[in-house]
Amino acid sequence: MRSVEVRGGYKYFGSSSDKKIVLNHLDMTVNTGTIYGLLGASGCGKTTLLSCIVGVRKLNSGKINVLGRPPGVPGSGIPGPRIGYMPQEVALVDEFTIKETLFYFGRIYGMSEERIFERFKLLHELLELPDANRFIVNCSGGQQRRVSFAAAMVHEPELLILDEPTVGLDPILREKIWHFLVESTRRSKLAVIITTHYIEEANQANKIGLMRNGILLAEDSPKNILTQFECSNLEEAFLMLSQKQGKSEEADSTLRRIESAHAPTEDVIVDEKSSPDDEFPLKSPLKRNRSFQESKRPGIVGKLQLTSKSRMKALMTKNILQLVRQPSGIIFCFLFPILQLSCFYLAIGGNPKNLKFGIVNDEVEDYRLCQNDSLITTFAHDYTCDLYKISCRFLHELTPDIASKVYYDTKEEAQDAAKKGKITGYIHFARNFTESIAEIRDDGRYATNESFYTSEIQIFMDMTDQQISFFLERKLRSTYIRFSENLMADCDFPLALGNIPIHFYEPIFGKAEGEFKEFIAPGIIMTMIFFLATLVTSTIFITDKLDGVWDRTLIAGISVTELLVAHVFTQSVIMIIQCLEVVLYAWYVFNAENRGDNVTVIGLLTLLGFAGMFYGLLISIFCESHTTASFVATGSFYPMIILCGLLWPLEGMPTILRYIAYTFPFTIPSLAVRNILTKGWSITHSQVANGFGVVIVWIVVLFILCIMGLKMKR
Ligand SMILES: Nc1ncnc2c1ncn2[C@@H]1O[C@H](COP(=O)(O)OP(=O)(O)OP(=O)(O)O)[C@@H](O)[C@H]1O
Repeated sequence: MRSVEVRGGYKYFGSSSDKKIVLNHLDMTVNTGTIYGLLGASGCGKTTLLSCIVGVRKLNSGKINVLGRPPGVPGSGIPGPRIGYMPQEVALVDEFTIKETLFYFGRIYGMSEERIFERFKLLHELLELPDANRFIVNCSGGQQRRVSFAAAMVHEPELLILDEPTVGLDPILREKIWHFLVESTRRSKLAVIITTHYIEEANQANKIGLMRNGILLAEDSPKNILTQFECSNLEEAFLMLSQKQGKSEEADSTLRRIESAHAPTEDVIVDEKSSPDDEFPLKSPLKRNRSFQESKRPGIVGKLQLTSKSRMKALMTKNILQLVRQPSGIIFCFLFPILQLSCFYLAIGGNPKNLKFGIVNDEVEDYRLCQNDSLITTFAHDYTCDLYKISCRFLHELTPDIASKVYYDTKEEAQDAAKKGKITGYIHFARNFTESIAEIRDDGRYATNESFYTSEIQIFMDMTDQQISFFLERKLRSTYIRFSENLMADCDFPLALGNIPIHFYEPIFGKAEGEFKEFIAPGIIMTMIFFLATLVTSTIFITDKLDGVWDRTLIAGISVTELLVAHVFTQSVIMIIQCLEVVLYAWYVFNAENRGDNVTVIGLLTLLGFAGMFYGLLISIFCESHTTASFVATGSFYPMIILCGLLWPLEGMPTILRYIAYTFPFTIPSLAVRNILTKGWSITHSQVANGFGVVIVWIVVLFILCIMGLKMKR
């Protein structure tokens, strides 16, 4: 009986115009109850062949039959519990203990907890594994490989595929593993495919396949190969065969000739079409082959199982342990938002302090004269309300909380200091400032231009820092209003006489002194939630992909949909906690006002987190490393922040750019949250509903792109 059959296996990487052929019409037969040693130099295509056998890659043409059916046929158990796969890299979760590792795979394979424990004890002893509670990350390379081997064996598969299992193990343990494999295949129907660089250890295999440049040069028992080539050892035989095939370049040209002679015909092309609900091809020339012995294991054959409690338990446990056992994960997910929010509320929106403003007062000989109480508080007035050195009254109103005063004798000195950055600007009072004001007041109709000029409070400012100059401008105006009202009061004039006839009454929404913090807070919180979810998701998935855990989990029978669902569950819990924490923290600690409904705010933030999560997944599908992922995430972060209306009103942007910005995931939603918080609008208001609409559209689009990306990448 045959466990694995490959016929005309043809596989290339790259585009059809620029192919790198890795398997070139390869034939291979692995019998049930035997060990098959797959030997070949590095890069000859062994791992690619194995990945096609386990169903994670598809041949471009040719056919594969594993345990009676093509891998990937729904319900075939491949990928899944019928095979055990130990990849070349360790492919284990660092945050698991040894015991948890075996329980993780056992649960995925649908084993009962008792059975997993029994197998764990047996394999623990057989493979001389270290303490069950030792973390994988703390195991040596050799120990990790043994755990990896145990994980492939835990469920007693029908086919065991081992990609260089003995690398890094001492000779005694290597011998022990081979002995175990020989015994297991002798006593059961277990078939083993093993690749190794230690050619001589393959002597114990029932059959060996010598592979070079994507084809099998020979496939026979070690004894027959030695006899046929009249060699004393396999290494020599392999060398002879390789020389016979020719140098690598020659082999390549030979292969190309073989390739054209074997142009793929329709009956051997593996159907690439797959169901939208499943990651593996539905149609296949071998679809009707039912020779596979129905297994007793649940959810393998005959019945298509979407998921199970134990598989979900395995995945969720993995996700949670990966997060909580990494202090950086906890800090990033839960402390980082608090830290960021604290920085934001403490740093943004406060009045600038310790500013220095220059004073050039030509009305007085010595600036100290202005400190004379009689010039500030008492006002010698009579019926005509005579004014005297009133610049001192203005300077008295200019309190140190606005800016500390630095006195200069001349305008030139003050200008020079401002240019050197010592002061933010200066005020100049002309020598006859008070007299000019009195002249305009008493005889305005006949006042000269010169009088108007010298009656000004002249202000010269460094406008390079807009926030500081806005602040000073606002404060100087309010200082003037106080100054003028006091003056009018002392003269028994109506207070409003000194003011310009424009008055801002109680605002409809917001506060008279509009707080920048309240304007920007929704955008900051939303970008934070979105990008945290993006980074956490892309980091988890890319780490799993790089460590080989992603592929190994898929080979164990988990579908991408299950991986996604488990991640969505875990991430949802994290996001709801994050959103609650952010909203409550802002509310209780910083008294952030919410005139609307908290549930609506948290709902919108959580949905945005979902969008961020799918964005992170999309990044992880297309980026092969953390570096490229962070380039993409950071690269998209800045345009979104700049264009979302957080830094500058959308109304100030060119029309086309504004419409582009409206499509971004947090432009309209930020407006919606701002309107909930400051105006108390509910979801029934169209603007808030639009915010929800935009986020939902983003979630759907990103989800579809992720599914398409996952299918493309197979
Ligand atoms: N995803 C890929 N894209 C492009 N080329 C690939 C990809 N995966 C593998 N290859 C190439 O295919 C060839 C066969 O690789 P494979 O990993 O199957 O070799 P191998 O025989 O297992 O090597 P080793 O013993 O060193 O693991 C190599 O030249 C490799 O660079």
